Amino acid sequence: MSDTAVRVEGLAKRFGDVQALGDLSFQVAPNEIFGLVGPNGAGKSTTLRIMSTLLSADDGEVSVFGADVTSAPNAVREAIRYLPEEAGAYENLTGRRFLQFVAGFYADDPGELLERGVELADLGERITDKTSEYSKGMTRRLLLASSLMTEPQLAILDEPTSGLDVRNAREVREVIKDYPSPERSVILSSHNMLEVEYLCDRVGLINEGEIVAVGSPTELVAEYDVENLEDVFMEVTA
Ligand SMILES: Nc1ncnc2c1ncn2[C@@H]1O[C@H](COP(=O)(O)OP(=O)(O)OP(=O)(O)O)[C@@H](O)[C@H]1O
Repeated sequence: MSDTAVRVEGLAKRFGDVQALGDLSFQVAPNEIFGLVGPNGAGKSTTLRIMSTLLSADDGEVSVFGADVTSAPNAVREAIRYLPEEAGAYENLTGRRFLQFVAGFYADDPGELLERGVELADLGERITDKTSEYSKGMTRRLLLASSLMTEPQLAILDEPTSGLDVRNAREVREVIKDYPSPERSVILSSHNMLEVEYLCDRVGLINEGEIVAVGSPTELVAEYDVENLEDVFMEVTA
């Protein structure tokens, strides 16, 4: 078992004229929820997509539980589940069939995974409705359940509560909060500083493609001698 869940070292990525990431480094420990926080366009999704093997880096190294994204992408894919910022479910399937469909990729007998997914989604009787009839929040909960039911070593969640109402966001946060274990970690991005303070053991503040501050919310607030994480954000992205 690797003692580092994620290691990002000197990561760089350019899209045409835009240097999205430049020399970005941080680490995530097992049993940790790590938050990537930063302004629009700072490079959060680009980092998460490289970590998910969906995008290649121009330079630098990323490994997930010891597996390198470039030389061992299949090992990384086995270790992770990635919930993109804008994701949808197959609209002609019911929520339950969708979970069964995903579970089928991960187990010969997907029954146990499916029941775990149904429990995590917590959609009650609506789980048997077609996903085309779901609200945005219901779809998000279904997708989060489909990501976590297979118990990946690393759950990569891009803005997991984006667009959710207060109750749904709160319930999704509880599911995420319960997820880490000595063999499991979470990395997420969020624009909600209260959420990040509540959920994350450590936070990396990213600005213009570089990590500009890293630490626990308490450490960062003390280091910058401010009231809360939002103040830290304002200081380091000024
Ligand atoms: N496929 C792409 N083609 C061109 N430019 C891209 C592409 N993906 C990202 N970028 C650019 O890279 C930079 C970082 O984008 P990224 O989506 O990683 O930011 P972000 O921190 O996730 O932003 P947000 O908070 O708005 O979701 C931005 O300038 C963006 O326009």
